[in-house]
Amino acid sequence: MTSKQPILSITRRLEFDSGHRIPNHDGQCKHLHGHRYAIEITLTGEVADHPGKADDGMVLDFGDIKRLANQYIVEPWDHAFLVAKEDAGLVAFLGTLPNHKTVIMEHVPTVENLAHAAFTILKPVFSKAFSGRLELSMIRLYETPNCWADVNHA
Ligand SMILES: Nc1nc2c(c(=O)[nH]1)N=C([C@H](O)[C@H](O)COP(=O)(O)OP(=O)(O)OP(=O)(O)O)CN2
Ligand SMILES: [Zn+2]
Repeated sequence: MTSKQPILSITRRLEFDSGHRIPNHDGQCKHLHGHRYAIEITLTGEVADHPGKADDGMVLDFGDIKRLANQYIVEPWDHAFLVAKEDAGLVAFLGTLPNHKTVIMEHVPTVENLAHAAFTILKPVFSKAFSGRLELSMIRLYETPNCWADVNHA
């Protein structure tokens, strides 16, 4: 690619609350509990050179990152219980609760697997919405202030 504009990365952070458990954990995490998760979404692209336009000087308006992340991750996962499909007894129990917000995950909801799921969901969203002129380069997901996982663009 030939460009006079710098390529750089920007990050938007959003937070949400979810319940989960790690069913085979050998400690406290096998119990039903919750976290205030924080997701940091990093996009890499060319800084727009559009004098007089709203996006001049931006890789992408932070508001656009927020809108799409809210639609695809925060709104579906906030105040939901994230349960692994293999956690069959709990899936069945949650199904008995009227109108309960449950998200059945392909894999055990460790922070690693949740970060990977978020990356898999968001990567095509940003790529399609912005015609490939920027890419999702990293998701960092905090499960607690002290524990997080990073997924990087390969
Ligand atoms: N590699 C992983 N290890 C653990 C995960 C995980 O997703 N990936 N998850 C948990 C628990 O669900 C919990 O989120 C972490 O508990 P804990 O280690 O107690 O973390 P804290 O930040 O609350 O610990 P403090 O000691 O209070 O700082 C466990 N392991
Ligand atoms: Zn936990």
